[in-house]
Amino acid sequence: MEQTLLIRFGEISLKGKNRREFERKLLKNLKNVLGGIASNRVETAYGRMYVPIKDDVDTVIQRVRKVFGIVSVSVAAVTLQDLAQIKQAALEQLEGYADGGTFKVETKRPDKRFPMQSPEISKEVGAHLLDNTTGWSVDVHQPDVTVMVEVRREGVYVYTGKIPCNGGLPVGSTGRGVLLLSGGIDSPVAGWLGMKRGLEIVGLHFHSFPFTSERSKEKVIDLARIISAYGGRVKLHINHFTDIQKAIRQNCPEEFYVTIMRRMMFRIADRIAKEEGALALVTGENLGQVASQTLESMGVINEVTKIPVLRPLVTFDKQEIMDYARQIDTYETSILPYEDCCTLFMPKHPATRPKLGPVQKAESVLDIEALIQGSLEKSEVVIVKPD
Ligand SMILES: Nc1ncnc2c1ncn2[C@@H]1O[C@H](COP(=O)(O)OP(=O)(O)OP(=O)(O)O)[C@@H](O)[C@H]1O
Repeated sequence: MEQTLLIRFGEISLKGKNRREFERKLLKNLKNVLGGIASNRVETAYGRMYVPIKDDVDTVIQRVRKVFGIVSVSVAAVTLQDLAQIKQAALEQLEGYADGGTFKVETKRPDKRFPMQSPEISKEVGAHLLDNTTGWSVDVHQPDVTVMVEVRREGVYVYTGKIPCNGGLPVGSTGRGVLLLSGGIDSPVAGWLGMKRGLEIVGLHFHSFPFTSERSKEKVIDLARIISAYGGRVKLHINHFTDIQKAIRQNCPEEFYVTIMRRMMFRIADRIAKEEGALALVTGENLGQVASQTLESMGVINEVTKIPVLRPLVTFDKQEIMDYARQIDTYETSILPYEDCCTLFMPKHPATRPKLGPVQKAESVLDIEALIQGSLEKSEVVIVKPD
């Protein structure tokens, strides 16, 4: 019997134009994540989406269930609006369970053209199941298995069980943000949380070759690939940050290395945001976690840009962030021991509560514009897609 992956989506509050936009983005993202599976297409009908299943059901489920905007999925048998076919489909569903137990049949009939009413359909199908199986009995209150029958205009769907998904909004439906993506644990999680609320992420990584290795760059590309599975694809800018770090080290007081370095990062992120039409920056910063993440530091660093800076992790405990990282599969990659440009340039005694005036004075010896231009000219862009 023909099978399809039935996709439920949508935040309840979405209506009219917003809903259409939501669906358009979701469809695009689904097509992107299923791109590698040639046999699959995505169909839409009456507020649902379907992916007809050939022989790769597990791969399709694994890919689809990650995509933001989807609430749950079910593997359903598809039949015509014909009671005999519905009964047969329900029987096959129940036979999929090795042992017997209790069941109930629940019917929804959005398509009122079908001549029987929902309770009548459930009763007929239930009787058919009892007559043709052994070891099964009916329990309408707490059944082991609920056989769902949905009579819809586009077909009848018969299934047992829902696989919960990530919910959220489809990536791209709330705009674009530049994610400052280090190789650490936090920023991929911050990016994922931004994507969950519909942000299309443009990644920006600051790379200091040869101080940081090619492998540290590969690690960041891998992280971008992992999070791209939640929404389609991620464009990643790899900024050549070496000369900027050298200039800071040669010309600025050690206590301000980190503050000035971060101000340079934000200036570059601001440029890339404008170039990419992004309306926010996203970082993995977390209040009080390290010296550069005090409120004073954040204020001085933030001063170089007018673009809103989203810090989805600002109030999280480290343990909560690590739990998320494990859940979204970035943890194992994040802990690979390839050095990051920030750790390499970490002074012994960084200023934890910097003041704007002294920092501006300290960085005034730099030719900021030339350094930014130089780093942008040597940068590269990689388009990262899910595996
Ligand atoms: N090399 C880098 N490239 C891009 N962004 C960076 C880089 N280093 C730091 N950032 C940004 O600054 C934030 C704070 O970095 P920091 O190293 O202080 O903290 P962290 O808690 O170790 O963060 P992470 O775990 O994300 O590396 C990061 O979450 C990230 O958004």
